Amino acid sequence: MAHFEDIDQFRQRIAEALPSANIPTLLLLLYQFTGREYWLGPRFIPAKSGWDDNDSGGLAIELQAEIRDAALSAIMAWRQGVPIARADLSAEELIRMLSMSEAEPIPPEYADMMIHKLRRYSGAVPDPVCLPDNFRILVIGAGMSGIAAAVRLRQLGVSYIQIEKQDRTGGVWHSHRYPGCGVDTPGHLYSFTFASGDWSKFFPLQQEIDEYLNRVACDFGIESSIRYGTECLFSRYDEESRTWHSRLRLPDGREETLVTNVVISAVGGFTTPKWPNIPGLRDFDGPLVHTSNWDPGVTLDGKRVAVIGNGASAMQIVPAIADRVSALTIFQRSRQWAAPFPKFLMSVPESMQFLLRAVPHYEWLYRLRLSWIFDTQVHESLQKDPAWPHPDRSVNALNDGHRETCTRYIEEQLAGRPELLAKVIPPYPPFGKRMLLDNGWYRTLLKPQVSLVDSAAAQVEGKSIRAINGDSHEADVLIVASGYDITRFLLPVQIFGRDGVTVREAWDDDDCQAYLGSVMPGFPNFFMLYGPNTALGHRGNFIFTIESQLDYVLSVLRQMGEKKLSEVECRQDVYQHYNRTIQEMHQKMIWSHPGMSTYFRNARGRIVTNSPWRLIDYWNLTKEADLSDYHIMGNVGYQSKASAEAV
Ligand SMILES: Cc1cc2nc3c(=O)[nH]c(=O)nc-3n(C[C@H](O)[C@H](O)[C@H](O)COP(=O)(O)OP(=O)(O)OC[C@H]3O[C@@H](n4cnc5c(N)ncnc54)[C@H](O)[C@@H]3O)c2cc1C
Repeated sequence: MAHFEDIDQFRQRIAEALPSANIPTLLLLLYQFTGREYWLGPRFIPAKSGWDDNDSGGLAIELQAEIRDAALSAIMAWRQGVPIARADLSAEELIRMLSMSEAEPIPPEYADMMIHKLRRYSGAVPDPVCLPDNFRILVIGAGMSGIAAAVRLRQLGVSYIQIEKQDRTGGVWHSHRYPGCGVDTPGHLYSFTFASGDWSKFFPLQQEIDEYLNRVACDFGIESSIRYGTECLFSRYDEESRTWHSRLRLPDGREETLVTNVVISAVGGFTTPKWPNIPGLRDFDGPLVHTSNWDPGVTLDGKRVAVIGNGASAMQIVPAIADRVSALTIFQRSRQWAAPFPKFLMSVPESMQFLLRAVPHYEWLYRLRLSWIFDTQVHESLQKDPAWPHPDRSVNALNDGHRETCTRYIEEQLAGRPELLAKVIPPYPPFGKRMLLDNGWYRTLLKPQVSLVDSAAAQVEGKSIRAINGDSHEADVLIVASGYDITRFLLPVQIFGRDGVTVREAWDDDDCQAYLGSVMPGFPNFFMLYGPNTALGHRGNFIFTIESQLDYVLSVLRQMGEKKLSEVECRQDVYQHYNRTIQEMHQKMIWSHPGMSTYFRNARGRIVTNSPWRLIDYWNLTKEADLSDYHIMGNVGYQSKASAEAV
């Protein structure tokens, strides 16, 4: 009897969820659960996805109702033990399914990647890595990258030591506390393939992500061994013993040298704030706060607040505080594109959270769609078309279409305010800078207490901020939302490679390069997560990059174990060829289009942050390391025992 009650309850909760479920995902689920081709037939082909996840699929109401009814029956049958008709989806099926769901042909080359991700999602762990007992690895950092690294190493039985200078996991999601702080990648994509996030919002906010990361660290058994409050001051490679000697500052201020065979840097890229060079800024007569180091004690209610910057963090903070302050002035140096995504501020209904949890197949298929829409679909519109006649406004016909859609959207949002519209539409092509999502930004600009100064701040005197165009505004609180120094990779730690050369010297300060964003010559047995040219500048999802890089690092370690190697060092010619190739690719892409200043380039104009690859390319390049890309050395170092010595 109790069993039937359970089933009834389950049916009711699923029935409650289905009206807000994503119709194209339900069609995929119906095919998988029933095996009926009918659900992939022409009748149900949705309208092509635009910017968002296309919940209704653009299908007629009656068709949507038919799909929901059938989905309820199929899910209930599954819940009551009917086997899934297509439990192991073949490559051909996956391509056919996604092509139908996206109403566009998906290239067959994506199939392997999808199968790989599906397996991971279903709990598969990478092949074992067998290293000698005394082989040690240091992981620096316990943000998203460090957590993923530790989880994988632990699953594979590899010994490692993880340090973190903060007092908790989470990295930027623990340290960043400004109002409105959150993701601009959908949460159901911005979670590890091996650990779903039970998100309460489609675009979760900082605290929820911080909690998710801590939960993952606890659930996967890596949290208790993290050495918190421990900072790596520098790491030096000892060529004789083929080991890294890392100088650590401990929580009590003492220092210690830790010797390991390998160092994996997971120090992140969004840690060092970039302060604008504005005379008088530091002498502002009132609270002055950078978004990266938010002061929760700062009072905003009823105050006149000025914000310097209109990038990703300004776009989050401005709508979050606008109704609390008496006046809000934004100084914008350059304009930003922000695309619509109606779910940005929406909560995930409780019933939908239940569906995602209770029917993991639905969650995975939804994620698969998001990945295509958010990561892959955009890549084509980033390629410069040399024959395109309007390079002043876009780089190709598709990109021009994005410009039209975004412009129309902004015009609708700012209807009746032509003076504001004139300040807002960017002259450069969409995606020329990282595309932001509209989280209420445009509607906030309409509020009477909000002013947008279409000019950079030039001078601060007392409480007054003067812009280059001569506009001057008084403020009680000044918020600096000018971003981070992200072109200088590995800033938080000093790394000395062969002959005592530091990475800063090897890169001549900010000319950062790496092979696959992960390794470099002169720095054997040293791996970077989120290194140069790995960021997905279009929209993209950081987790994809990190998990791909980890597959690569694990593959190197696996081969080190198999071949009994004590040292692997990326070859100079491989490194140079790779970096030449990606810069050539960038020259054909929107990032090198004139007329935009972006944080993608270093001081000499080289694009150092962004990846030019499609996800499938990067996945193919990183899924298995080719040791012929390396100078390798035999097993001498295996005798050098990893040790920690306190001084
Ligand atoms: C506000 C904000 C929003 C973002 N939104 C998105 C998004 O929507 N989508 C997306 O894909 N990406 C986003 N990002 C990018 C984001 O940085 C990554 O998604 C990710 O969280 C970075 O993880 P990480 O572990 O590499 O780095 P971090 O989170 O920076 O973690 C690095 C850790 O290393 C520690 N550390 C550093 N140096 C040392 C040292 N010397 N010794 C010991 N410990 C050290 C730090 O304390 C930190 O905990 C966002 C970033 C920010 C700041």
